[in-house]
Amino acid sequence: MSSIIYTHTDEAPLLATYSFLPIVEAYAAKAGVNFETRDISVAARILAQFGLADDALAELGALAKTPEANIIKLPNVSASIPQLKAAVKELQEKGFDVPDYPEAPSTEEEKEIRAKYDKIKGSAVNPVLREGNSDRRAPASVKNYAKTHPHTNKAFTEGSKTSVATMGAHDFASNEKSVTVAADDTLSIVLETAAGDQVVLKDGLKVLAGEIIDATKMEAAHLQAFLRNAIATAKATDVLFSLHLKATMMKVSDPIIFGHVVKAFFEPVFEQYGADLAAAGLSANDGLGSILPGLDALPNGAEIKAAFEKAIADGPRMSYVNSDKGITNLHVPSDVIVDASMPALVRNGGRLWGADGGEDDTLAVIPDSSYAGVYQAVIEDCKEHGPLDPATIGTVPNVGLMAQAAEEYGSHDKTFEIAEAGTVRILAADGTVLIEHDVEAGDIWRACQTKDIPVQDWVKLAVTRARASGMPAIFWLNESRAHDAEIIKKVNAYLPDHDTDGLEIKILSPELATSYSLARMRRGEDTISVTGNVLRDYNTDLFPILELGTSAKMLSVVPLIAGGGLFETGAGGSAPKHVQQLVEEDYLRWDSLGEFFALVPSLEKYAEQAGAPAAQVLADTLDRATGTFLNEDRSPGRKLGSTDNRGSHFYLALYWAEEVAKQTDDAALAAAFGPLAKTLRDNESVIAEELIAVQGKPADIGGYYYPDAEKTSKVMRPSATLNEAIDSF
Ligand SMILES: NC(=O)C1=CN([C@@H]2O[C@H](COP(=O)(O)OP(=O)(O)OC[C@H]3O[C@@H](n4cnc5c(N)ncnc54)[C@H](OP(=O)(O)O)[C@@H]3O)[C@@H](O)[C@H]2O)C=CC1
Ligand SMILES: O=C(O)CCC(=O)C(=O)O
Ligand SMILES: [Mg+2]
Repeated sequence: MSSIIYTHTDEAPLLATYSFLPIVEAYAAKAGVNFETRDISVAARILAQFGLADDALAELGALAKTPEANIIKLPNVSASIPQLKAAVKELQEKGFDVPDYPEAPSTEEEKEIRAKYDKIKGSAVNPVLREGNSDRRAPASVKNYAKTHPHTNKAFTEGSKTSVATMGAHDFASNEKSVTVAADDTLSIVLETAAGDQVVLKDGLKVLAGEIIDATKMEAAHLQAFLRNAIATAKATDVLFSLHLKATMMKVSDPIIFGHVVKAFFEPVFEQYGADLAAAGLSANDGLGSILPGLDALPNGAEIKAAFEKAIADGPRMSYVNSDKGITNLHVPSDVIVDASMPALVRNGGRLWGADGGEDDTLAVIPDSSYAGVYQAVIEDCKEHGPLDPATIGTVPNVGLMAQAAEEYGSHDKTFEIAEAGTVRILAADGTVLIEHDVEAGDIWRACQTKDIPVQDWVKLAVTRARASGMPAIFWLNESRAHDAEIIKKVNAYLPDHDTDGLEIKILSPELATSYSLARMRRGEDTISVTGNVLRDYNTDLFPILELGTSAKMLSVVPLIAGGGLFETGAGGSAPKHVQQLVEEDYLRWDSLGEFFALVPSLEKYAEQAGAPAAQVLADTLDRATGTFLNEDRSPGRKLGSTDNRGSHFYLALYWAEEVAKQTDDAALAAAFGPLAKTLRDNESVIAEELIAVQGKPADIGGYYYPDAEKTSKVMRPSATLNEAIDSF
């Protein structure tokens, strides 16, 4: 039997699911549409690795490779090590027999445990489920809503000192080498040390004919010199020092880079006490938020803490994630996620928040230069032409290459912090050297794979979207970057497979593509960005945040290569800040528009897969209900006392029931929904009041990573009247 699989994930989307899914399931049941849930939260994935729960992710990963797949995927935590450890601790406190995260595994058993945790760490869900490329755009209704209800993009002040600092040499972008393999092969990655030893870093690496392999390195000594210089520049020019990385998605390379920044910022502390910290298992890679509490257990902990405080006082002023709570930019690697943080900076006129909560210009440090230029180009554009006006600007949707762990998504098991100087080589099975780099100890070396079928599919998706929307499609590719040069050859080879007559299709470097798209945007013109995986991630926060104020309102579809559908919800993340607010004051400002949008194509797919016209009726009516929802302005407000996430679900339920009751394609469904629509409409003010009455006090959901289902359901379904209507439907 066909089913729609709705995923349970983490944080705010999980909370929203407790309120929204009962409504969806009740409506779907009436139309004979079958829903199932699977838990792919970080907690459930930990339990699964240790045999304490089913491995839902593996199951869905396999399903995604079949035409039957119909999966709704909400954002999930890509756990940094501090988050992973917190989740483990919570599960242990709840009585689950899961082992501690082994910091420095030495025994075989510890190594095995560590390997299991490495599978859960960082971006571990998306690369498994995303067996297709990405189509993310603002639906016309959302774009029109933003034009009539524009948020504010603040102006950069005259003489704004905000800028981006990036390496530009000796980094991943500049050291890249790339080849396309001619035939199926099995590769290995070997480090030849200066002493002539051959250390196998990886073997058995299967590649297919036509696959692009690339490799590169970030040179540690140059990274350190760059960071010292950036810290001095921020101090000298008296701007905030801020770091922007993606330590979650780039889960091996970026935590190491984060650690270098912590060590550079606190150089005197690490020089004097580095050995003490290392002996206590306190790693710079985990950030100040893990180091500082760990100091209490050290005999000289107070002294070390004072040294950290002195370094903060002596250094440039730091950007803060939460100044009220004293959380700096260097506290937690997963708190400074470049895709969300840089657009927030641009939206705020180039200013971030300092220790006192005041705003100031910043030196935005993005060490690798692969895509830093995109943000510099946006900043320059806004300085020159003023803020982008959401009431008039055009839109930049994205077609992103990501299928089959394309590009950096698949680099994690091929990224190494080099232990000893030498030469790293990628070797074909017959010993031919495909790529080689000389490396020093501490360099971060990584390789990526991009298979041919996903590239063909991506080119096709780009042409399809250009044709369907009438927008120009720009491939954001830099011909002077080794990997992009290989991709460009494929783009030029595969474009002629499609009818591109009358379409504007161009290839521009990311910086030029940014300026080109922004100039069009300012004229109210729309431009598709066709990008690789990392820019897919960056652009689908950057442009939505500037156009719509948030990436939550995006339609985010992954047409799976095998024919199934993965329907993602919005382009944003799991919004940890929102959970804090719920726990503190029983208010959830998560916007579920992304979920509403995902459900429409998922129901359409179900109608087609199961030959169930009633599912199509549900899809059509939901689509119209979402339109009403936007017109009536029912998205959650940001503040206590307004309609929050739960209230927004009530209004969607009301409009949806009314649409089903009204339609004439399926008389039985209309008759079934009529009484419900009336009950919800008659009780509108009672339900709205019940939902608002609970706000303002702390809420207990019995956990963070593994909240208690009963308690959470109680918190997320506080209206007895609404519950009665839905549960008795
Ligand atoms: N698809 C996925 O699975 C994704 C997962 N992630 C993961 O999410 C976590 C947090 O990432 P982070 O970079 O902080 O990004 P988030 O998108 O979670 O948070 C940034 C801000 O975006 C806004 N926002 C995002 N979605 C919504 C929504 N539906 N409703 C209202 N506001 C929204 C909020 O802004 P404001 O507070 O200003 O309203 C939020 O504080 C990480 O673990 C990350 O790896 C991140 C991106 C995608
Ligand atoms: O996979 C991840 O870690 C996050 C992905 C993400 O931010 C996105 O897809 O927009
Ligand atoms: Mg993203």
